[in-house]
Amino acid sequence: MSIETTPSSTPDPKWERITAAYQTGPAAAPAVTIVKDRQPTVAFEFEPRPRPAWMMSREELKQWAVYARDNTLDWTVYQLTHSPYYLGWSVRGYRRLCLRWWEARHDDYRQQIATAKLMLRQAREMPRGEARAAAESKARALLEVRRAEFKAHKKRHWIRTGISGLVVVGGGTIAAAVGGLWVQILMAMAVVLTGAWFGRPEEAVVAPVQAPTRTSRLGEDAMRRVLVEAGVVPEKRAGEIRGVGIPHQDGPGIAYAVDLPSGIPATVALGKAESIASALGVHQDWMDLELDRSAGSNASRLSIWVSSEDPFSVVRRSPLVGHKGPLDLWNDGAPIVFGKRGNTVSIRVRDTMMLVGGATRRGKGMLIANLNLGAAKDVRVNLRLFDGKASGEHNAFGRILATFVKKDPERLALFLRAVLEDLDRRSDFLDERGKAKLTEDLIEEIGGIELIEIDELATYTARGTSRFVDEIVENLCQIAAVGAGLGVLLVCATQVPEVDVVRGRLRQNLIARVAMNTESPGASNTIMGDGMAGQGYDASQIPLNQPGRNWMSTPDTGTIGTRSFLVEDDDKPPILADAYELRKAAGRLPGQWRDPIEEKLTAWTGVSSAAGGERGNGRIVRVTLLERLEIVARGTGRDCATNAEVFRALAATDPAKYGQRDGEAERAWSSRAGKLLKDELESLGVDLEAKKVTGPDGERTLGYTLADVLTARNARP
Ligand SMILES: Nc1ncnc2c1ncn2[C@@H]1O[C@H](COP(=O)(O)OP(=O)(O)OP(=O)(O)O)[C@@H](O)[C@H]1O
Repeated sequence: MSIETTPSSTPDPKWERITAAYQTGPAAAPAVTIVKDRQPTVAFEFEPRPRPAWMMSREELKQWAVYARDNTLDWTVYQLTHSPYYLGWSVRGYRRLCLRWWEARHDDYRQQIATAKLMLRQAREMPRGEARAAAESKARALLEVRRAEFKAHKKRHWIRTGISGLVVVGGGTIAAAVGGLWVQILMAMAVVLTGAWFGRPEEAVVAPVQAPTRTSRLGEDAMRRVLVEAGVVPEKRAGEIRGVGIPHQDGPGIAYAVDLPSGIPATVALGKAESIASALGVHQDWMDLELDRSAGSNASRLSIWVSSEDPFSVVRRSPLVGHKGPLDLWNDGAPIVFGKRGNTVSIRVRDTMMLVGGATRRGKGMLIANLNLGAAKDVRVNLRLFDGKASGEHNAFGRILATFVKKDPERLALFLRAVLEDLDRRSDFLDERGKAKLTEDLIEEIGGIELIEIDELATYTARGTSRFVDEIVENLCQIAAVGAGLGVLLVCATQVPEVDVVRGRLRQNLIARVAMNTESPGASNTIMGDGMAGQGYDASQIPLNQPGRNWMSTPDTGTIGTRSFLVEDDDKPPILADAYELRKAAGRLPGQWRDPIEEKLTAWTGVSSAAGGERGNGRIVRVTLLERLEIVARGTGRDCATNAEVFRALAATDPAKYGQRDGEAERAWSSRAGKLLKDELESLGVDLEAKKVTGPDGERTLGYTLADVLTARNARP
């Protein structure tokens, strides 16, 4: 296609005529127009616009007005007939407001004062000396500060209460006195409604109706067939099976209940779960059979739940993501896993000792992270973590951990020694109060609940890994045996579920078990207990593509299939920041309270492992022999230490070498330890001689002065 254009040099008479008028002015040329003859305007005819669907006709409008009037009347009658409820709510509302006022008055000052008092009591229990005086005066000062703060807070609270009370009562009285009857009625209604608003029920008053479902494969007829095929009910009695209620949606599956014929208990069906699953055409994991324990139930009522897909194929986020505020792990537990029906299963930190096992990368760390996030939010829990893998996965928790140590069997051995000593203190504490075991009201006074976690037990308990193995195993067994009643709990995780790592005596006392996927049914049994794989609880059958899925057995839940919640690395910081603030406000961060266990560790080793040590990552820097001598000499408060004091300190850190042996007399031990110390100093090339120093009772005896120790330290390259 081509377009013809007029060459620019060719004159165009029409254009020339138009431009001539502008070149010479309007007077020089006649007026021109490009439209020759103006056409008359065409008048378009529109179709009448249809009325939009939202616009009501007169009739509809009238009908709507009638409905609105009737509905308003119904609503008013309903509200009037229910006003006794609202009065009840109102009373409850004002009671709640009073309680809130009372709580705001105390805030958490009472707890802080209790902690300061505890510090004072603990300081008084220390041996006499400067350290005790310092600790006592620090605790007393803290107590006074807390009391003064509480007093000031109460004063502020009273002032606020007074001002708001004056405004409300004064304003109300003036309005009631000046206004007429209507004002008084409106005010009375406002008073009742305000109370009713704060006293409204917390849960839906009416339970949601069970929604029937058309996709249900369950029903009375289906259940008759299934129970006969599975051999639970003889064919001739199938007609006696009765459905209870209707099949309804419950989480990702459908639930139904049936009454078995008389004389056949529901437990018979529980024993034939596999055959029932097969008759229903689903995997056993997709089905849940239970004895119906609801009100009005009986021993023959079987509750059945079936899903049309694997309920653990979904990944669920932890409910702690986005959660604000404290948790109560003693009563409610920490939400760490979900069950088949998508229900949250919480683990109470009360008297549970737990063993978590499974092959590598199967989700043990994730389960522990869930537990730790929950525990972080209960300020009464002292979380102590020994990470045998020495990975960075627990670093985010560092600043709230009362103890955090990576891959250090010697420190774990010392730590367990300190815990055993603390168990004695705890049991004396309960003895004095005539209690057999720890109760909730005594948690704060006793110093909190100890939650000790050992992630990768094999690092510490497998034979030949360190010279501390036997001691660690023995002490773990003792803690597992007696700790629960004293508020000292153990959680041990292992990739190697072998008897060599989890000794029988230890396993017996770790009563809660969680088995992630294992390599063999034998390994599964090492965690869950002998014969459990044969009963269907075989962790080696857990699909590999479902990390975090496990068999869990606790006294609260029985043995159930669960999967841990997912917490991504980015989810942790906000939860931990919230936990940090909660602990800070309650004075329960590492360093804010007197921790008898860390205190002992620091005295024995010279370094603290609270909040992961100096670097906060669980790598605890070791202290040399001279540094240890310096710590002992400073610790006496006399700038020197007697031989007996030095040997005792060394025996605490290295009992195998410096400890007093069974049957060894004091004098023999002292001379052996003295020789060992001399040899060790010589082998290090340190020039340090024992000389006469002042003992704790003012006597002159052999020992080391702080000045000599410092000179020897400084002389070293
Ligand atoms: N409940 C879960 N939902 C989804 N993914 C999970 C779940 N649990 C664990 N995972 C994923 O599985 C992988 C392994 O998890 P984790 O590190 O907890 O295993 P582990 O058993 O502690 O491993 P290791 O023994 O090597 O320490 C991670 O990538 C994690 O994201």
